[in-house]
Amino acid sequence: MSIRVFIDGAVGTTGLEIRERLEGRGEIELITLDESARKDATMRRDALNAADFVILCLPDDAAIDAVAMIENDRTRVIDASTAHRVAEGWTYGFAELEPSQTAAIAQAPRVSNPGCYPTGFLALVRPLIRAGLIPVDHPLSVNAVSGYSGGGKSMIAEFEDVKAAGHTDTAFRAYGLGLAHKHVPEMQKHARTEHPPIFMPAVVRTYRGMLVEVPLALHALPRKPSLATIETVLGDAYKDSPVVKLVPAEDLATLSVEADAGTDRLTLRVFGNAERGQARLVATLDNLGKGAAGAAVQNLNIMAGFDQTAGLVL
Ligand SMILES: NC(=O)C1=CN([C@@H]2O[C@H](COP(=O)(O)OP(=O)(O)OC[C@H]3O[C@@H](n4cnc5c(N)ncnc54)[C@H](OP(=O)(O)O)[C@@H]3O)[C@@H](O)[C@H]2O)C=CC1
Ligand SMILES: CC(=O)N[C@@H](CCC(=O)OP(=O)(O)O)C(=O)O
Repeated sequence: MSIRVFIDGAVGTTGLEIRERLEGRGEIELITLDESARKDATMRRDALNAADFVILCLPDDAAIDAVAMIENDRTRVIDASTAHRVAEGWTYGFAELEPSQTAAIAQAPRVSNPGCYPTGFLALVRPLIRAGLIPVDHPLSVNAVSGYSGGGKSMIAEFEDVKAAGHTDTAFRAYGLGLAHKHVPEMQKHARTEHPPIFMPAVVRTYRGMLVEVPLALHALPRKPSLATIETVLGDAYKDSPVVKLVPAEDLATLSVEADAGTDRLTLRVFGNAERGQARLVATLDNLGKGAAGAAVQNLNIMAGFDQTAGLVL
């Protein structure tokens, strides 16, 4: 059985990556609009309604408009933007997040693709919260660095084009300093915590890749879990996943932001100091892989009933 897929925003940073992963798959027929038509409302409306599956790779406002243009009950949507990640009526497209999530995605008419940073954060903390090791009212914090493609075409230009508005030579730029980053509501909702985490993002001078970490004072948690317990719970949560892996942290003295760049993997490690009762949970992924395009393709596979890893780089 073949499905018709329209990527709205197909020449943007995320759209191009999704196209690369779908091209050449016999079970998928891509609906494409040429350069003169790709922003034409009538042509987009026709394409949106002709498709079985639409993947929105647009700014938030344009994604909301695109959903409103769909006038039939058949077209199913995966939205890569931030617009619908905490919205009613949308299924959160993080297959590994809960035991029932893959089944929910498989049936869903509207799926919101997770944000890149929440993907790392949620993968690290949600199983520990579910197991009762981190209480729902615990004050969590999350540090993260991203490659600059995380900011799409305009940030790529800032880092690469000396003539671009806002051009920068910096190697590392902290941001989100007002603690109101757009990903925080999504992190809180899907971690199911009472308080938003303190989120400290930064962008670095590498094109793609992401390192997200959550520090935990284990001695301050009510059940005082050991590092080994944390590792066991995370390992169990993802033991059957072809995409999310817990790997041993021992003997690794350094870890780079590019560790999973160019792949659709999400790798978790539990570093720490057992004597001090301190843990440093670290997730590496590609902001354009499991952080965007890889997750969208995985969701499409699940929704269409294909092997969930088809087209992924693992
Ligand atoms: N980059 C990343 O790592 C991630 C991005 N995302 C999300 O994915 C979405 C796309 O991001 P990204 O690919 O980085 O952004 P880009 O800016 O690289 O691409 C966005 C694309 O959408 C096109 N576009 C804008 N408005 C319209 C419109 N009204 N109709 C049709 N096309 C339009 C743009 O056209 P033009 O080329 O003319 O500007 C551009 O090609 C965003 O919501 C982003 O937040 C999610 C996870 C990770
Ligand atoms: C480096 C950088 O600027 N990153 C972006 C997030 C990228 C991303 O993936 O955001 P969405 O998933 O919500 O689209 C930012 O912090 O706004």
